[in-house]
Amino acid sequence: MVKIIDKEFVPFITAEAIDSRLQEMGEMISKDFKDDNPIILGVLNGAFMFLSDLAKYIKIPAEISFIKVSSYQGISSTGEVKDLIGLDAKLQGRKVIVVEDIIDTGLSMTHLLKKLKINQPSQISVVTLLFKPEALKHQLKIDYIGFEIPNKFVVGYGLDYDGFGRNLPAIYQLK
Ligand SMILES: O=P(O)(O)OC[C@H]1O[C@H](OP(=O)(O)OP(=O)(O)O)[C@H](O)[C@@H]1O
Ligand SMILES: Nc1nc2[nH]cnc2c(=O)[nH]1
Repeated sequence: MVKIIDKEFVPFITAEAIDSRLQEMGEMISKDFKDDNPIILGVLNGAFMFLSDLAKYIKIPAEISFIKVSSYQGISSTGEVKDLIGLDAKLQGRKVIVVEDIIDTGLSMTHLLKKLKINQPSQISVVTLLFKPEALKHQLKIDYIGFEIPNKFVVGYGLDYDGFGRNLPAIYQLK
């Protein structure tokens, strides 16, 4: 068990299980994009650890860039997405792979996809480590999912509770 601020979390997905799933996802992405030079776009802050580990299993030439949005406060969504760092890569005519740590209500990804499409990429694919199907409120096509999980708040491996817990090497669920 780990305590972060005032809440207790129990082990949920081990570092070993994450690593072996990332290897599979990296192989799938490398195969699907073998003739392309995609731009991999990580969504900060949460995706920093997932993207850095996943990227090592992607064996094709790819650019890596980041964008930053935020919508969560404590353990729930504010219902509003804030753009905190914008896009520096040129997406026009390029294949873009958006990498998220989690898709919960789908609000952040829906907001992001709308923004990215303005830049006229030739294709956008969505990768997420975690997906909560029961929480989804915005219809989305997700191309690669690491783990489908129940609708419970999780931390670790990039995911935070009020800024803390991101450096845990495994994923924990609210007790
Ligand atoms: O599907 P949704 O309900 O929109 O939730 C998913 C979003 O929530 C988290 O970000 P958060 O706002 O916590 O910012 P962070 O990545 O900086 O932790 C996560 O990284 C996603 O971007
Ligand atoms: N840390 C964390 N951030 C989220 N953002 C959306 N859902 C979650 C969650 O379960 N945990």
